[in-house]
Amino acid sequence: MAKLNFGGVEENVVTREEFPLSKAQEVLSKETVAVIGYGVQGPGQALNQKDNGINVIVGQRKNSKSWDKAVRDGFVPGETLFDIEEALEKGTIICYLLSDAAQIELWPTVKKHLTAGKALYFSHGFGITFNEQTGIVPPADVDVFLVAPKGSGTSLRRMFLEGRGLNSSFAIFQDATGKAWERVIALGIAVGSGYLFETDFKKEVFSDLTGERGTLMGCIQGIFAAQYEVLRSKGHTPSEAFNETVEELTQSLMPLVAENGMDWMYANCSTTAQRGALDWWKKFRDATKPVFEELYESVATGKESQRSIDLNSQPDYREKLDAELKELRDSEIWQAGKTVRGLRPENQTVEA
Ligand SMILES: NC(=O)C1=CN([C@@H]2O[C@H](COP(=O)(O)OP(=O)(O)OC[C@H]3O[C@@H](n4cnc5c(N)ncnc54)[C@H](O)[C@@H]3O)[C@@H](O)[C@H]2O)C=CC1
Ligand SMILES: CC(=O)[C@](C)(O)C(=O)O
Ligand SMILES: [Mg+2]
Ligand SMILES: [Mg+2]
Repeated sequence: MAKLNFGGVEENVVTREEFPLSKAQEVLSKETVAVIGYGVQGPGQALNQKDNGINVIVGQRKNSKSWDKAVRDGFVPGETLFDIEEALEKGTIICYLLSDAAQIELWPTVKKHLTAGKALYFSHGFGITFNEQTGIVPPADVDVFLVAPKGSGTSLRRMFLEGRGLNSSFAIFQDATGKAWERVIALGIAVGSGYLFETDFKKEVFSDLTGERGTLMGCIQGIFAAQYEVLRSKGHTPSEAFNETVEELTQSLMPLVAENGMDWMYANCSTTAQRGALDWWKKFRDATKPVFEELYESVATGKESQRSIDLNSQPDYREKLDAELKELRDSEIWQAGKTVRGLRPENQTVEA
């Protein structure tokens, strides 16, 4: 592993130079990688592995939309696409990519096919860390590890096609064969990771649940809504409020942050903006930090995982979830956003 300096802290990480694709192909040459589930991560990871020359098969419920998608994506029924049990039987490495809640339901079936020397792969620390809630306890004679891409499976695939890579964490929970390290790193490279950083199952799930409820999704929607509502209540138009809250951030400023950091984005804004942003950021940090503390606590005590499991197990949960997502979609801010997106020159059809 390469020892690199991250802001003054040394960390061991695995880079693609150090562990090239050719090495991953060699390590996995005798394996059959069975990707179980073809939702969001499933397609990204299975297709990237396929394009990277790995012997990958998909296991998915027949007569489902995801089955049809796998066929459209080039997986061949009876050759590289099977129902779940058949794939579990054929696979030497089982990539367990059902939704975290569905993993609980299917676990007895998966366990049955975990014969000595196979490997069980996750993309989340959820099932193992919260095993008192999930009942997922693997047999001792299989390898158990994770590669958790830090982003959507959609981005994992898109970035792969662009010749880029999405960073992932990796962790080994159980090394039964003595080969867990090379197996997990090879998989991490094969699924299209940028660089790989080490974690453990608990840290992965604690940070991931915090991140998605926090700055990545929950918090960002919360602060967008707060600023938008204030601007609207003071008489600003939807167009002005949306541009000043979301569009400018995603189209202009965040790409600058992605490219060269926050200070560089600041440096490319007016001195007036810089003065104000430097004065105000700590106030926002102090206002939200107690919420992040509360959030982390809720994750660490198992409250968040239990809530997710309980709600997901309700028979009408899908419909309720769709209704909540629709409420978000129908809110003024995101309806205004739809119009704004349609007005981006690249989205406009050329008029005669
Ligand atoms: N969505 C993402 O991009 C990310 C997901 N992950 C992790 O990857 C894993 C997979 O997540 P997603 O791809 O989001 O899953 P998903 O919610 O898209 O579901 C995956 C598959 O599960 C199947 N499924 C659902 N219920 C089932 C059942 N009862 N029996 C059989 N099949 C069933 C669906 O048909 C679908 O093909 C999870 O552990 C998740 O935390 C990690 C990083 C990002
Ligand atoms: C995309 C990702 O990594 C998330 C937000 O943690 C998830 O989908 O669970
Ligand atoms: Mg997550
Ligand atoms: Mg995540």
